[in-house]
Amino acid sequence: MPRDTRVRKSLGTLHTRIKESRVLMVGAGGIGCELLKNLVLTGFGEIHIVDLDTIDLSNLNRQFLFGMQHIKKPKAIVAKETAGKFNPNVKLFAEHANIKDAKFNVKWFKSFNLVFNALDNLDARRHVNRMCLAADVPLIESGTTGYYGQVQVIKGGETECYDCVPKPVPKSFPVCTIRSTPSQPIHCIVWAKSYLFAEVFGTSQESSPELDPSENSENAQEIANLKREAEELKNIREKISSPDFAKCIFEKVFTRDIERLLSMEDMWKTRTPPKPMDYTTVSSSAAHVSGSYLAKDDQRKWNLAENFAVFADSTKRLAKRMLALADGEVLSFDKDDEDTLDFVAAAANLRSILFEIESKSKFDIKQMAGNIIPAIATTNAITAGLCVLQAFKVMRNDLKNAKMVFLNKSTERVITAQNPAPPNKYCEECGVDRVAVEANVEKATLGDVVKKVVRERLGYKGDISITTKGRTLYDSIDFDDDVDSTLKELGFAEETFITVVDEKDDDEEDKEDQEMKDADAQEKGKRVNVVIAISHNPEVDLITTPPPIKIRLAPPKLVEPEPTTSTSATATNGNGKHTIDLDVEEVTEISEVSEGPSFKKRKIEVLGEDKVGPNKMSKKDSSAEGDETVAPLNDTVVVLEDEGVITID
Ligand SMILES: Nc1ncnc2c1ncn2[C@@H]1O[C@H](COP(=O)(O)OP(=O)(O)OP(=O)(O)O)[C@@H](O)[C@H]1O
Ligand SMILES: [Zn+2]
Repeated sequence: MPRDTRVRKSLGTLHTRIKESRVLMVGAGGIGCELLKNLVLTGFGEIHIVDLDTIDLSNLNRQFLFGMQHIKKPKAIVAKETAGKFNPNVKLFAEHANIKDAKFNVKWFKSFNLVFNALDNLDARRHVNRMCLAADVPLIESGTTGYYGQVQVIKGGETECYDCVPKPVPKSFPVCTIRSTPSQPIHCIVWAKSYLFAEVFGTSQESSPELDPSENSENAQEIANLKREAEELKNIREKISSPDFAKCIFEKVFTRDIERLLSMEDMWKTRTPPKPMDYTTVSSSAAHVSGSYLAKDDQRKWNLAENFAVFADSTKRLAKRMLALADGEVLSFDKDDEDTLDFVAAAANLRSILFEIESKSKFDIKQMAGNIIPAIATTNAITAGLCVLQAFKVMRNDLKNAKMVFLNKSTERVITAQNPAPPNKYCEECGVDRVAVEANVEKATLGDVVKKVVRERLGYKGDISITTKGRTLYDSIDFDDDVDSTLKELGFAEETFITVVDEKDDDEEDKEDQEMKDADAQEKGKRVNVVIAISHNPEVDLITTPPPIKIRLAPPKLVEPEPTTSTSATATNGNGKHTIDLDVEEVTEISEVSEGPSFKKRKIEVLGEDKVGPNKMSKKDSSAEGDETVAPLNDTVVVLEDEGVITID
């Protein structure tokens, strides 16, 4: 019996289409390994894998295509080798590279029937979203965080894109909470990592995204004091080679700074005042405790003497490393760097003890300081399965039945789904029109682009501006300095995107516009932005012209941002390692995730759960809105046939 008999029986004619398809999977990590296995076993004909990373020991608990022998080897290559053995009929290609590399251009993206994102950071996700929109290729975006997962089908012009809903900004804490009035373990952990560690061993905390230094009349005085304290700490750093280095730090931050805080009596009227520590007392209580031995005992909460011993020992280890560094080099906190983690864990706990806040085990502090939500293999596996079920709908051209699927932590209904939302008219990525041209960037000038493409071909007559990556290249009103520069001189590479902005003020219909109205129906209002993809082609004389397009009119100016159906506070630093203080029970949506996507603020209902966040809908309401509150497989009839073959209709 051929190996694909069962899949063929299950998928019917879709099987042939899948066999002939060429798909791309970006990211071969937690979701990627599961997804690749599914794609290979389903029989997708040609699968390209791109991943920039190498395999780490910590990946092995869930990235099952990799073993101990693969550590330090490229993920994409090993994933291809391992998964290739599952089905010899599938052609696999792997690239150990960043998906943002210029070689992965729009033309290359266009060569795929479908793209899967299995990434862990906002930046790469946004990039792939942009490229798929430009290439007009459907994208299946996915991600997980802990028990939560999400799969989103994206098709330019038909569904919301990844950027249609703004992503949450990183969570930050007011500097005074961290430095003067902590009340939770996370406040002490952020203090130890972003303030104490950074001042003593790293780069000053002023740039830390976790601290919000905004001043107001109440905290201005305190902020000035805090700046002075930080300055003193910098001076202590000078004593790094002294045997008393740990003592100097200790007496400064756990004795003198606390005494100063206590002297601000108003601060403690409604709060429990902290208790300054005495170095001699604490150090003698720790005389027989081995800090280096204890540091391995990471599951248990250490007592005062134990925390002190780890603090003193890790300070010694870090000081030694600092002294070995070249001039100007500093250390940075890394959850996987034991010395930095020991220092942060012990210092955070010492501070917690003096503020009478619960202390935490080193293991817990590692999760919190590293902003980690543990990745769960089964969540990845389920999410990867959902990706493939949605891919079937895309491959069948049945987008209207595609679903946005959510995996929740619920004992009643683990999987919920809803129809994909339509594109957001104001989205800067998909609310634009697009054209592509080829240019010889060494010869064509910006003026050629303006004249030949924008004015003559696209028909812009009024005021316009042209930008690229947030930089203004041209403005017909007041910036035409670069019109004679070649595109190469302006930094254009193999493929560069520029955006033409119609600068017509949509409140004001001036006379000139009125005249143009008659001349050209397209000039009736302000146009949407037009993104022009310019690819370098040395064989082109100057620049090609795109086929004629009718540019859409821009929607009316947005007065107020559309209300979002926000749920609980989440935090992301935009690079995938994020989220502190996540109130999991409250979350119906997730922001940035460990394996996964940047989840969006969206209203969903989990059947049978009382609490689904502030915007809970009744079952009736939700169906009235067209959202489905059913498991995603409800529209997928699963029939168990004889021989155990599953038919998916
Ligand atoms: N720009 C990019 N180009 C290609 N691959 C990328 C890019 N950004 C991220 N990736 C890959 O996406 C994958 C995401 O997988 P995952 O979330 O499991 O992260 P991880 O790094 O394997 O795990 P962890 O960070 O939890 O140790 C990683 O293998 C990572 O290398
Ligand atoms: Zn969009």
